[in-house]
Amino acid sequence: MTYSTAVPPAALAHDHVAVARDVVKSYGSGDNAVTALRGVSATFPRGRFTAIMGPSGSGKSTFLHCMAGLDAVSSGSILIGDVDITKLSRTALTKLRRDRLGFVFQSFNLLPMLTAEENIRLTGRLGNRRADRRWFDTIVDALGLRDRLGHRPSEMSGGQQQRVAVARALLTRPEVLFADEPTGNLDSRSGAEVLGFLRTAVDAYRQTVIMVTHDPAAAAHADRVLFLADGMIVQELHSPTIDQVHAAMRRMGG
Ligand SMILES: Nc1ncnc2c1ncn2[C@@H]1O[C@H](COP(=O)(O)OP(=O)(O)OP(=O)(O)O)[C@@H](O)[C@H]1O
Repeated sequence: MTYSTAVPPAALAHDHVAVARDVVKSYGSGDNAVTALRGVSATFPRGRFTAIMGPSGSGKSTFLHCMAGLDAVSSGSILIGDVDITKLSRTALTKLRRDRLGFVFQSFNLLPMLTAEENIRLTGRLGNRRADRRWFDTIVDALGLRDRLGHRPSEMSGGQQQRVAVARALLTRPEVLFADEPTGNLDSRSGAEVLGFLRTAVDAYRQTVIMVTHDPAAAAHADRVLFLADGMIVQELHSPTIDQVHAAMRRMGG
């Protein structure tokens, strides 16, 4: 059985901050071709937290990377707001990613020579925009980073480093925050802290979050979970519990 979330005919920029339409992604060609996504359609409402789950190799990271403009689709379209990013030049796509999207990865990707504060401000500076001091303070305090601002990554725990990465991603108030296994390198307590903050960002600041995870407990922080299997969305859960996510994963052999 294939499943796809209903995609409205128009972009619906007011309701959906991101839309995937019939996204196909193949790697390689000829006998070596691998089709990672086989016609994925999904809508991502503004101010909601969506988790993407599925067995290993089901296409989760490929889907996230295509949605975030980090990887090109083979066919189909991806809207961020009302812009079809599959039609943008490389330069325009880089600018859109910098100005409108935020990223958090499993490996924290902080610059080792810079302090936490310098790492957080990096995106704003690269974008040549003056980050709003009050927003910076709000994020730093909400993430409990105030007394870590002068520390370098090597002087911080993994959880603290990931909180710095989340702060950096949120500083430009991105339309969508993409998170690829953000708790994959963290112990469960630090992971829960990061997830709790992502949840707060959604509830308090109307942040839109799209997160790939293997962890049912992480997915249960989301408003809904999309399940991929063999490059297709096969199920969707709303207000998921950990048990429901476990059960869905068991059914698809993940
Ligand atoms: N750069 C690439 N070149 C060739 N094949 C790739 C590439 N990236 C991914 N694939 C293939 O595409 C399919 C989907 O991979 P993807 O990494 O998106 O899955 P995933 O669900 O994120 O897996 P995992 O949970 O193991 O990280 C797999 O068959 C994978 O081998």
